[in-house]
Amino acid sequence: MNNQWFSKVAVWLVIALVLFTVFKQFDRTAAAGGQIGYSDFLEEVRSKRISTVTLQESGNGATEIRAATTDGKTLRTTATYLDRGLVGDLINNGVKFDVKPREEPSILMSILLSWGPMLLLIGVWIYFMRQMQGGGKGGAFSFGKSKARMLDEANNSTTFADVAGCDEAKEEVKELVDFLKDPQKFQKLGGRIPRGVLLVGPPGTGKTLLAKAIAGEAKVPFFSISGSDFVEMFVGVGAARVRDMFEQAKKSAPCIIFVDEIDAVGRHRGAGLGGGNDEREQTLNQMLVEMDGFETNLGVIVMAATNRPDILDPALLRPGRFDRQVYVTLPDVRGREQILNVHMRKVPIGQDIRADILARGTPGFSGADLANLVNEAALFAARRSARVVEMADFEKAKDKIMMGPERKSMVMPEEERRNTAYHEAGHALVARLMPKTDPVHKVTVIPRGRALGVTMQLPETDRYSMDKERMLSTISVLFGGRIAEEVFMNQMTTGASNDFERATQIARDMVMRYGMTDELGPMVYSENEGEVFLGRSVTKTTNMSEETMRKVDSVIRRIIDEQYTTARKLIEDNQDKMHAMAKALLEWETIDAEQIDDIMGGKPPRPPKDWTPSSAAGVNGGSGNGGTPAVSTDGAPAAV
Ligand SMILES: Nc1ncnc2c1ncn2[C@@H]1O[C@H](COP(=O)(O)OP(=O)(O)OP(=O)(O)O)[C@@H](O)[C@H]1O
Ligand SMILES: [Zn+2]
Repeated sequence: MNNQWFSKVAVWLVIALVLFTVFKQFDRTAAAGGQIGYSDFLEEVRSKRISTVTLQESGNGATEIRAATTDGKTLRTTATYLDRGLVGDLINNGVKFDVKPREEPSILMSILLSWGPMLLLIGVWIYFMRQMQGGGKGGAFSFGKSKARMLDEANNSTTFADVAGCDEAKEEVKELVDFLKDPQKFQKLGGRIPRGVLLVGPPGTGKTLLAKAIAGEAKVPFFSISGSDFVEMFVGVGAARVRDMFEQAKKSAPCIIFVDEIDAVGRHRGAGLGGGNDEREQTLNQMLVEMDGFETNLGVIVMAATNRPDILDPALLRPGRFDRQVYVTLPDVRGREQILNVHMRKVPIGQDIRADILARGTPGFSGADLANLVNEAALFAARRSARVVEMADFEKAKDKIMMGPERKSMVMPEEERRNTAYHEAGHALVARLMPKTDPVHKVTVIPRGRALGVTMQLPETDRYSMDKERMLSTISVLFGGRIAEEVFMNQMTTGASNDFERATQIARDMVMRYGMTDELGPMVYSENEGEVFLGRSVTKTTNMSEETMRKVDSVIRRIIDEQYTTARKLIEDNQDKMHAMAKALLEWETIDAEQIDDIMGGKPPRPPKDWTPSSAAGVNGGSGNGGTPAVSTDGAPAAV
């Protein structure tokens, strides 16, 4: 049964029950006036003061008696047993009487009486569920109303100019604007319009923004809802919401319906642990029905966003539904520059700001990350009460976003600080000496996030894949930290556990996923483990023989041993540089690429640019090389 309907009925029944009880009570009190005892009544009969009597059998063999007196009053009484003498008395005294059959309570009444308390409970329960889900505005009656937020054309000022760095995607959706502006004309000219457009891309790349911009450009209303808003406790609520949303949208056509995170409802049916999820499936089915059900010339376009198109139910992607997919990818260098420019327009910016340099320094950043970068930089500027945001603010913001916020207040024992300094120096040195590694951008022993220290490496350009040599070098760099602790501090700490995890994972992937070893050859030994919770890959097993498994293990082991040995040799052969780097870190807390260059060249490192001996509070040596962030190699995660 439909839930919305059900809750309404429940509430009305409860009200009816209460009224009924009150009425009954009232009825009884009203009648109580003429109530007398049975023997008194017999007395009245025998004294001939009664003119008429009605007898009615009630439950338990008793008899209800109503009587009218000769002077026009009414009396009531009850004979608790069947008095065979009564009829004789009535006849002898000339009383007219009438016998009524027992009155059966009506079906409705008996249902009410037996189900009332339960309905009351259900009603109360539904009420509390509503309250808990927030949005109690509409009370118990707005269950199946869609939660879609509508942004009407007057309040939507987003245009394509706000969306930067995804020109291909913009190009692809431009015709939607022409269509929405005048659906009839567009169709007369022979344009074919998709019913549904699926925006696919990583989080924060501007999918929502793009959809909103289409509505803004076409000046049509924009309904947005998140897939997770459909997922409710009660079966049927999600489906009702879908129906309601489409109804609302049809009334405001032409318009755009935007469903964010459609994977929350659109996941492959029958997937998922713990059996089928009726609610989700019903919601999905309803969505399919609605999409099939409306005419394209109505002018409603359904857009949806996901970053997992692979888990969507194929039925959603069939013609007539989301039959067009638009990829919104992470921005490249030029895209990042444009996005930065869009967001920098909103804050006062210093003369020295170069968006192109910042863009080069932020590979892997999404549009949302970049918006956040500008925001954080503005906050840093505000904190120093500056009037404009400067490059140094952006550097700090970048470090904060990439490495986590500094935890300067964390007091580290000197011993641990030294250990961290050598650990990070180990990473940095190996990174500088191994082939095909990303340049070391910055090394710090200021605790950040969970890390006690961080060595940050930045790729020189955007990179889209890894090669074997690069992966081997990365493993060595990861081991550098622990090796330095062993060699110089003569101890092993828990700080390296994350390094080891990552190193092992890379080695395993090389062997099992990328077929990068001669021994095992170009073959994939592992299934994609990513989707365990979605249920699809749970049943898949790796069909590896015992023997193969052992071989895989030994090859992983060999790779790890070789890279460990390589890294250890580098560190042992460059002890002087290790000491110099650790010393610089202990003194300045953060060193940048230029200082590392000095150390690697055997020279004493230059002091940090903004270093004055008095500011020993560990000013973050803002690297002025216009740096470039991204892959930050570990940091020793705090010992747990
Ligand atoms: N291409 C872009 N141009 C300008 N700003 C962008 C861009 N991409 C993202 N942003 C900024 O990031 C914010 C978040 O982006 P948005 O919510 O559109 O991303 P999304 O792809 O929908 O993310 P999610 O998948 O997490 O919902 C936007 O409001 C905007 O400020
Ligand atoms: Zn480390």
